[in-house]
Amino acid sequence: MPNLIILVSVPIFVAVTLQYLYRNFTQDRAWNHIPTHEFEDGDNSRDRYVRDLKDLLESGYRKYSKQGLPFKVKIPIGGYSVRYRVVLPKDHLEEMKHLSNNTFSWALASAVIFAQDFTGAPPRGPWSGKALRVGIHQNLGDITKKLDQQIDMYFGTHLPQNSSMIMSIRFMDFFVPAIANITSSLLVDERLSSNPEWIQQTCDFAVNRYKSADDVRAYPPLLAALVAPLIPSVRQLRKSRRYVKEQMTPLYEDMKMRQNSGILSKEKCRKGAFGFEWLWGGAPDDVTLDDFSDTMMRTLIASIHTTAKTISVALIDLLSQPQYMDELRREAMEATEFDGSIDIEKLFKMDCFLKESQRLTPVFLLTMNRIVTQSYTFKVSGTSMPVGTMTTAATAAIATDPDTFGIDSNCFDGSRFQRLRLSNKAGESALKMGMATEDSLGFGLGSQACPGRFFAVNQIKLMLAKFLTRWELTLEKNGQKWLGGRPKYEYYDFSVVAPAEYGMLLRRREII
Ligand code: HEM
Repeated sequence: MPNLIILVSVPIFVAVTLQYLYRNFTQDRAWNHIPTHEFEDGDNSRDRYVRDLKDLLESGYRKYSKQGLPFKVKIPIGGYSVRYRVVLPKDHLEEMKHLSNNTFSWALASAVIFAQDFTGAPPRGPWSGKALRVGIHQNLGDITKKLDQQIDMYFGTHLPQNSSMIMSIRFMDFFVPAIANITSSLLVDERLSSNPEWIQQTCDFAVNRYKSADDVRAYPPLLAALVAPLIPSVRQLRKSRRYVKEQMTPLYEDMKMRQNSGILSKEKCRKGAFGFEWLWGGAPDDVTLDDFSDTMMRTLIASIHTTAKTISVALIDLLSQPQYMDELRREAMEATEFDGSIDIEKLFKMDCFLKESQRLTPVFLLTMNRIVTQSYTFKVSGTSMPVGTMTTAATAAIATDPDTFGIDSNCFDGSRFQRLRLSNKAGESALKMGMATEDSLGFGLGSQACPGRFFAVNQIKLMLAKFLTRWELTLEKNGQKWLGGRPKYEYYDFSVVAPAEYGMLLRRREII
């Protein structure tokens, strides 16, 4: 019997290995016309790539993209089913930004990046982005008011309320549950948003989507399919997906019943008070429960860590550079109404500060990830993209281009966007935090840009304004006062590492 097993498994192993080597060989040839960019000192190890991708992309951008040429970088970390990322110059992004999922597929890119076929994470569907974008756009005023109230409630019960109390928080430990709570209260109904288990699950699956993808990608794709069901983070993610489906069932059935009996119109849903209504308003008539609950899970996953990292970095940027504190605090106080709510339109300087913070430390070094599903030749350069190419935009490198931002483009200047906006009245709205332009790709660009970006930006501004007006804040690292200036943020592959060791000490201010 053991001999039989060996007799069968050895040829299979050899055939699979040969097929793998052949695929790599042909793949390499298909992309020969696109130059490969590597670390110039010859150290192109996995570790180097994981740690220094930011520098690699910046040097590649300056060497190739500035000449209008795409370049490719190898993905030496395990388990990616594609071997290269092809980084497109700005004019190529402009050309592809509205091309459909049928040519440059964001759904497929997401499946590859998050190893979805193995982890069982919910897929990125075709209708959800537009449904969410329309819902947020139509209801932004009400959303902002509700965010303001929910933040007050959360801060009122989780932060010190009199000046004799001081409290130390770690940013990610505080913001992940806070944002899960506040975001849930706008996206799902009261029954779910007030359920502690829902909140706990929401925080967990947001972390687990990233962790399970990392865990699975430790294996080559062929092996990953076998190993995935045994990996704890994958099992947990699949369990969470079933949990979300169970919890979304009553909402789904109620909406379906009301739609079928003619009481509920799509139009009314789009103007509803909750995210699940906006999603329903943009969903196809025959949307399934699985699709609907996956969409909600994906929306929550997309919103929590991105927002938590962005506000954590902004607070570190601010508290480590106290020269900006007085003017931002003064502005936030002037924007505070008698009832404690914040007039977000008055937070011009804060907007500019956040824009600079995101410019230098975007959550993702690369955005606009797509997989080419029909071969495409760029009109702008004549460069062809074979089927299977993973294209992307060098978000961080573009944002530090000296030709756009000046010789100090790599330095933090909290007033940079104030000057840019004041000196360019006609184009100033394109420079606001949340606006997606080819120089500001932190939220992507074009029809697939983040649909939740104004929700995120308003939530961050409201939280910051309340922190500044109500508490004295001292930056800490590992629980000790931090006086080391603005730290260098780390990236893992293309994502910013959550600055988990940083936090702040809060003491309630006497006078508001
Ligand atoms: C500062 C916080 C955030 C950042 C930096 C961010 C960034 C991004 C980026 C770069 C994309 C991909 C765009 C592309 O494909 O080119 C994206 C997609 C998306 N974002 Fe955001 N986002 C944030 C907050 C939010 C929030 C608060 C929501 C929901 C309320 C949200 C919902 C989504 C959804 C649904 C997608 C589509 C992809 C998917 O389904 O996974 N995002 N976001």
